[in-house]
Amino acid sequence: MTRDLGYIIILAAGSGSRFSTALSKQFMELQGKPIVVRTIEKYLKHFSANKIRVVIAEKHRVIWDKITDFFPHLKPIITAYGGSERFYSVRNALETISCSEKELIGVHDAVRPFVSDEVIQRVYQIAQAQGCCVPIFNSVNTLRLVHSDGNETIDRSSVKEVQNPQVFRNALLRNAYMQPYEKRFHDDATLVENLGYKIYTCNGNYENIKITYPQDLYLAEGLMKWFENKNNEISNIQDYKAIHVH
Ligand SMILES: C[C@](O)(CO)[C@H](O)COP(=O)(O)O
Repeated sequence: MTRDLGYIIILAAGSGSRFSTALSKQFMELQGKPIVVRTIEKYLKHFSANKIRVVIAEKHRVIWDKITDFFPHLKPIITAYGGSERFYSVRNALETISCSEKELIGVHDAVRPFVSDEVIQRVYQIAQAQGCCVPIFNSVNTLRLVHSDGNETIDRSSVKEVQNPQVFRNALLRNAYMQPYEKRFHDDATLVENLGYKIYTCNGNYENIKITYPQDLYLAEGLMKWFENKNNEISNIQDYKAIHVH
């Protein structure tokens, strides 16, 4: 494992109003493993367990305890309880972290299990230099701005989709979360920007989707297969080289 890049808060307290299943989407399985576990395991490659916080809903305590019985390597991870909005969940998690002002803290939705190792490293590296960083990705769709009296096409190259992790210096993130809650605060960058700070960005990865609707589970299963094939291709090339290239 590489040295800790900082801290990471993984938000797994959502009730999934857009998913409409009895079991919240972050606990549903992807090839036999809960989505939240897959997301945490991405971070365990870069962080020790004591630098990871997982925010769960209080009513999901039993589910979480069952998960950690099944995956004991997650037991050392400290949990915080979620609030009524994402904003309050992050705030609660920040209360469980005590570190220097300059230390980096990232925030990641549990339902984004496909973030790449490169993106995690890149975002933390840029945040180390600039104070914050957020991964973004080009839209593949043409975009239209809708207003009260009509709508118009906008230049899609100037509009980006925002992904996770969103990483900030501890002091900056804490200041941002001292602000009173506003409904338009959908992510951490919006809060930091509201304080007047510039948000630094870098390229995210296309597969880093947010599993939001039931159909996304099928997309996620497909992506798992895509990764398997990709890895098989790489090991086939390595086997080929080992045999044929001298
Ligand atoms: C943080 C986020 O994933 C960036 O795209 C997004 O804003 C989260 O939105 P949600 O409505 O809380 O799922």
